[in-house]
Amino acid sequence: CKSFDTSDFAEENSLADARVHQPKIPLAAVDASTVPQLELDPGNWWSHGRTWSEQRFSPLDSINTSTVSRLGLAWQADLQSHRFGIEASPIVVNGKMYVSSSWGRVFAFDARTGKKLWMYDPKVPGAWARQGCCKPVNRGVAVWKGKVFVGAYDGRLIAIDGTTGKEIWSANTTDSKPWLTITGAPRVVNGKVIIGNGGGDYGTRGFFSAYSAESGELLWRFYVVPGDPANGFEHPEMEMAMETWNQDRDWSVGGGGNPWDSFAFDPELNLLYVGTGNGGPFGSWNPAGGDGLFLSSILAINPDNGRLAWHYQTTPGESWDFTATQHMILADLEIEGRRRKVLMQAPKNGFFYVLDRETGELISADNYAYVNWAEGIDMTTGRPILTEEANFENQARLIFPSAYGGHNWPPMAWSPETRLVYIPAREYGFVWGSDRITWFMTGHDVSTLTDRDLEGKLYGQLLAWDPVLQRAAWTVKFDTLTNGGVLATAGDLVINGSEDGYLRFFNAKNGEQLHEIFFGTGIIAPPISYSVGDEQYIALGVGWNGPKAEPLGPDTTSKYSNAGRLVVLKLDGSEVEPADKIQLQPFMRDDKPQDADLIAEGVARYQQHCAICHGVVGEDTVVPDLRRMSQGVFDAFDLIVLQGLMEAGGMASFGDVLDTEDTKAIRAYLVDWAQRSRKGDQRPFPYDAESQKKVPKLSVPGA
Ligand SMILES: O=C(O)c1cc(C(=O)O)c2c(n1)C(=O)C(=O)c1cc(C(=O)O)[nH]c1-2
Ligand SMILES: [Ca+2]
Repeated sequence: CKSFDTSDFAEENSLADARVHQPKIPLAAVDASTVPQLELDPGNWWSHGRTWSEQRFSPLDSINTSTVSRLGLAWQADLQSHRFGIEASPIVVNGKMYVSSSWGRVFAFDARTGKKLWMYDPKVPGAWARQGCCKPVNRGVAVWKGKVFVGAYDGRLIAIDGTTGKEIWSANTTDSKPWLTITGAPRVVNGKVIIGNGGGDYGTRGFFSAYSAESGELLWRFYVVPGDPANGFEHPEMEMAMETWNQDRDWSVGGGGNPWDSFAFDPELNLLYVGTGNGGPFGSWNPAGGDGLFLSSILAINPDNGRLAWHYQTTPGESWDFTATQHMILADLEIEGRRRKVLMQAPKNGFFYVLDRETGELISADNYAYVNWAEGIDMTTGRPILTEEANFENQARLIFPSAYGGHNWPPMAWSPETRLVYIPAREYGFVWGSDRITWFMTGHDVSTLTDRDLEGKLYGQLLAWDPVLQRAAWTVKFDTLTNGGVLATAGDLVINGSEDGYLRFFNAKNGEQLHEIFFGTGIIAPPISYSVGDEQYIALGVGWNGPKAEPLGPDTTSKYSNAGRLVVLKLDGSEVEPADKIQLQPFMRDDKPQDADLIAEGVARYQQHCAICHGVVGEDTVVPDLRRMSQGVFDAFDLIVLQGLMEAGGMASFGDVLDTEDTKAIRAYLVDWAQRSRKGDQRPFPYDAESQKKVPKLSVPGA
């Protein structure tokens, strides 16, 4: 690592001294004037990525490469979430922790003892579970002047009293429009709560908004994509964006762009950075009919008035679910002899971008994952150079990276000491196309579509990326496809959980694995670190957001309970007990052969409406595997599916899109699938050409 000069370290060392003696800031005093002290105090993790720069680096070092093997349990707490994953980053200020779980439930704990201080439930109606792609998860809360802010899944932004846990105000950010949901964590910038939404995959129109932290009043809103030009433009940036859209498109369908996860803030430049989402609806070829600003872009916004300072579009004409909502890290790098204030992102599309965060200038871009949709990035235009293989308009294509991304939302981390970015990445392809049952078929039977060999291009990895040299310093390959968010620490540790239920500790310098702890339950959330007194803690949510549409994958999710919980570790703590083992119910025992046409119809209906939660390939799911239905559930199938009998738990009624003919077909398919599974063929549907031909063409759920 020769790419930075040592004066960086001199500065950082004097910072390290300053850190130790910071006065404690209580939650009530968290505001713009105390943020510098909050960030210097290594005991805090006051904002989503610890600081506004979202580096996810803890300056604490008593848990380090030599002591890590002594880690044990400090305390753990139930987060009341079994069906849906835990994705939140806890916030810790002055020895108190605030963390969210599914639907937007919030818990406050004494960070040393684990004593529960309060719990807030936004009581989102269970039927809302149907209104999003990826289940009612929540990535965390934000704090400001004694309040805790959370985005509930149904679109409400809620301010909670940090002392009592009582609601102070609530703002309906989406007017309860269908298919708009909140999964991301808010950020608070200069007294304004910033919140986005998800829904682009269903063809909503994405936007983000700023609310007064004090009163909940809407201060400004920025639409990511234009609406019907007949209705005028809400703000000047929409007029500019319109030039990149086909004006004759169907404006009743929003174009996506939903900013469902990442923000960062530079207080010196007074710029808020926003990562925007893909073009919608999912699976449509170039829904914008042009570059489609501001799809899959990084936006720099003046938070005082919501006006755009600059933008960089990672994926013009976005068609592959290549969101740029992935985590953005702000840091200073020495590049070609100049100290640059940069923003770094590894969006789904497989390229690692280094931008000048003052101006938006593209400094460098190189692929961190295998990519076949673009040859590279043209450094004069900043645009990707598309390949023939990218175009699935008239023909199905196997495209790398997949819609899950070379890297998805689980956040990466930056260590100012090793000068490396640690990315929870994966190698994976996805079949896109208009003439096939595609979107659930990921990784299955792709050999019939293309001769490209998937072998060797399917794995998850932890990638230590040198952003100056734009190349990997080291990589660790996993047997599994999906690993969780990452934490880097001054103890020279990089910490990363995985879907196989292990939390692993690596040497930040070389990737050597130093230690691992087994939780039984799959991990997707990022760990954080904080201290109370002299004791350093590592905290993380465990809870798998299954199912996985993947051919790989451990059987952890089918063997252990998916009990969503917060786990806190410390040196010389007690032994970590894995989650309880569970017993899988047997496959349905009905032996009657089912009608082939009915099965084919059932395949289409199941994949269209059920698979997204109940599983594409069966076995792997933490939402009930329907091949294993009890007779009671089978008999009540129509009551559940068409009338919402189990709505409270998140199984909404589908009575508006399915009828009794459909449920008959779905049941026939499930019975057939259970029969085949019992005989050892677990594949989601018969792969012979005759059976496949019968399956009706699918459309995107909800669209
Ligand atoms: O287009 C969208 O609006 C949107 C929203 C979300 C979300 O809100 O969770 C995800 C995605 N897209 C998406 O593409 C994706 O891969 C994804 C994964 C997850 C998750 O929580 O695991 N959410 C989302
Ligand atoms: Ca998406």
